[in-house]
Amino acid sequence: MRKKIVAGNWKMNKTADEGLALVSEVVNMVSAEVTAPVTVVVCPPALYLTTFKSYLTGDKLALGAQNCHEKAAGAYTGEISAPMLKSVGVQYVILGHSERRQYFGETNAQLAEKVNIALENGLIPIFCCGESREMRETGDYVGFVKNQLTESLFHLSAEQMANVVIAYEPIWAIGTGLTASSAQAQDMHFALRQHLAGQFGDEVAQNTSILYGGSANAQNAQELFGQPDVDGGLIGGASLKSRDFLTVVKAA
Ligand SMILES: O=C[C@H](O)COP(=O)(O)O
Repeated sequence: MRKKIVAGNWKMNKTADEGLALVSEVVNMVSAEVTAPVTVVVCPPALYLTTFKSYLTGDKLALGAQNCHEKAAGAYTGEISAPMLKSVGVQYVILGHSERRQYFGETNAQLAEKVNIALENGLIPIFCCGESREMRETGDYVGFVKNQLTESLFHLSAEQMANVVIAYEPIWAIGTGLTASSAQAQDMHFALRQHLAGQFGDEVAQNTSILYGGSANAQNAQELFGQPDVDGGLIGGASLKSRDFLTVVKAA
């Protein structure tokens, strides 16, 4: 059975004190109140990864980074590599978030390299994909998102793909309060799973966790996560409040 995962992407939020308070609350609440088999991944700003590692222990709680460089080491001022993340106990890494594609010009080809280096270093990529509002309204948005997978993931072996998590995040729903309906999410997740099956076979496709992201919150998570091909969420805003995040986690 594929894994249920709820990952909190804090983005560029929380000072050190605020972050420690939040991660402590999340750990305490998840440990005390979550009995279902769901993995909770906390993805704080990179600065806090080392400190947070000691909080995120046990099989329910994991540590994730928000990005990594495509090279293992070198003269890349300000960047952080996959081996560095691995060396401080990071387990997951978000790759290809639309904000990185938009503000830092990340391309599908570059993301293919990031996926490679993450996998080589034993990190689980949470590979983000999703269409803009314009694409949804006027274009072949399903084809566009499938192509993001094709160009960044289809060079992998089935064995490698078995260690990748996908996050479908329609850009028009991120931070806007406009959530995809559960039917819209299910349709895209189903299409992506079929696409994976065509390349990697049914077994890999059926075992790949496909998360939904985009204004998922305490109110709508249950309906979204109730869809057969939605295996949890990549949560932004609602991951910054422990009680809201817990409600989302429980919905998975
Ligand atoms: O990585 C998380 C997504 O960008 C969703 O963000 P949001 O929940 O604030 O819309």
